[in-house]
Amino acid sequence: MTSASAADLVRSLTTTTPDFPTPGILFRDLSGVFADGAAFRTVVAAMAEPFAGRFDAVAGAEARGFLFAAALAHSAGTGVLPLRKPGKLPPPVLTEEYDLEYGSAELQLRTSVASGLRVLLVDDVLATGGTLAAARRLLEKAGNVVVGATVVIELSGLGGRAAVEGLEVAALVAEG
Ligand SMILES: O=P(O)(O)OC[C@H]1O[C@H](OP(=O)(O)OP(=O)(O)O)[C@H](O)[C@@H]1O
Ligand SMILES: Nc1ncnc2[nH]cnc12
Repeated sequence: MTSASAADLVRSLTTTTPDFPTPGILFRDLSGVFADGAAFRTVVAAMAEPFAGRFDAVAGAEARGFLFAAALAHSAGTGVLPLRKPGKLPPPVLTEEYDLEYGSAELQLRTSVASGLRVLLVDDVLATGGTLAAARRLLEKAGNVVVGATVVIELSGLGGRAAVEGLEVAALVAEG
């Protein structure tokens, strides 16, 4: 018997909830992936695989991105750069504003810890691409090279790849 692929595990362990957090949004929740140790390990390994040997730091956006970014960094033996919502990091920080499917937000990076690195961006969901684009801007402003982005689910219909044009993006599952 062959073991389930990362994509199969994501499809079977992810829930889709209509009209959350606002009307018209089909919300994907990956709590089932996080809760299943074997599935979590398989998914994180599959996220890292396309970029193996090409990054020396991982960055994740608060909050869901932290879970995948920290796990991926730990298994790859790299550090992890937290991109935080405003007011959480002491100065000096860089700040980027962005829009997403259900509102607008800001991310901040502590500049003193990240410079001259080859950084892989990690997140659970790619929707409009606003989050990844802001993350890319932050890391590049701080003097890093962003080598790519790896996500679990891409909502292809929302055109997120266009927001990070020129960046290599890997997704385990693409949905309309
Ligand atoms: O491609 P985009 O349109 O930017 O959307 C994707 C982002 O939206 C979610 O985060 P959210 O801002 O909801 O925060 P959370 O992780 O704290 O739930 C998700 O974890 C991604 O980071
Ligand atoms: N539809 C969606 N489900 C889960 N996370 C999201 N982030 C942005 N859009 C999302």
